[in-house]
Amino acid sequence: MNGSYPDTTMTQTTITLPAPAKLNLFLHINGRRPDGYHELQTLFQFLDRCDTLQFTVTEEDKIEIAPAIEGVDLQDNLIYKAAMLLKPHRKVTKGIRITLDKVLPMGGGLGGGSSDAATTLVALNTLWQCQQSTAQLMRLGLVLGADVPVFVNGQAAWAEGVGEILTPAKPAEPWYIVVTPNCHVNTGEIFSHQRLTRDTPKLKIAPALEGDVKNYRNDCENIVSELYPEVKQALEALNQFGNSRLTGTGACIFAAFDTKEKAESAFSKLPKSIKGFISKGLNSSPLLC
Ligand SMILES: C[C@@](CO)(OP(=O)(O)O)[C@H](O)COP(=O)(O)OP(=O)(O)OC[C@H]1O[C@@H](n2ccc(N)nc2=O)[C@H](O)[C@@H]1O
Ligand SMILES: Nc1ncnc2c1ncn2[C@@H]1O[C@H](COP(=O)(O)OP(=O)(O)O)[C@@H](O)[C@H]1O
Repeated sequence: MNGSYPDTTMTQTTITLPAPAKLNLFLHINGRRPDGYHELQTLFQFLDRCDTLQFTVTEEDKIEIAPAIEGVDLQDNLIYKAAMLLKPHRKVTKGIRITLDKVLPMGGGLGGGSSDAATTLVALNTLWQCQQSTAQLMRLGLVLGADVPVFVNGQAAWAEGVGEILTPAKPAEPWYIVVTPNCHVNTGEIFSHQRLTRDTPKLKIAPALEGDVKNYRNDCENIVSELYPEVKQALEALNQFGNSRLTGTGACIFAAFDTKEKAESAFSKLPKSIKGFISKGLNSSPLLC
């Protein structure tokens, strides 16, 4: 099937699905709402780097997740939260066993937790026969985090509001070096920082979709590199080879290259202390097949 979720039959009891990373190709903060959340404009694109989740329907009415994520209680695991959100919509009284192969760094601005949650919503919608539309799953997902709807929808998107008003976009699909500094950035800490730039004028959609993303920036970058020296160092190192930028609230940074070979060549010249990976930008999520 092209452009839709995997076709699973009623008799199928196990499915394995990817949960891709995302990049914010730019991130502008336009203001703060009375509830404290920030109005932003951003361009989301997926990467071919993914966590993998295997879902097996069980007779026992229980949600099991293995392995546990270090430092995250089961009740706080976004996979568990997604399953609990969908449970009232089940048409079958079955449980689920979920096996997680975690590849994406946590708190890195790559949206791994949100993506795991979105993949869980999509998988359980089928396996538990919840009959929710994509729009309904996106609305449910927003309760879990501002980034979940874009992962459920599976298309690169220009996002506004708090990140939930989505317009499909087709930016170029280059190869990226993604550097993964060894630190977790707390999204709430960055958004509540006194000196965060919150007054970037709103862009009209058209220039942002058609223009070169190099013309735009990430408004969190200065504060994050001030608070996290590892991020500053990584930005400086990668800037020698391309225009490096923070994704989301960090800590990961990225730079785009025309070809895989150019990305690999630049990556090999980075100091050995700089860790990361090379990945392809995708406008269609690997969750869609
Ligand atoms: C800003 C982005 C861009 O992708 O950063 P990353 O998390 O990916 O780095 C995301 O939208 C983040 O989404 P997510 O990580 O799901 O954040 P949430 O759980 O919804 O919010 C965490 C906290 O960040 C603040 N927050 C988040 C989003 C937003 N538009 N305004 C905010 O002020 C709020 O204080 C909130 O309590
Ligand atoms: N399944 C999950 N995978 C990753 N993080 C999770 C998960 N469930 C809960 N979390 C929590 O969500 C936080 C943000 O995770 P993540 O989405 O990876 O980062 P970011 O929002 O910076 O892209 C983590 O630091 C962790 O405490």
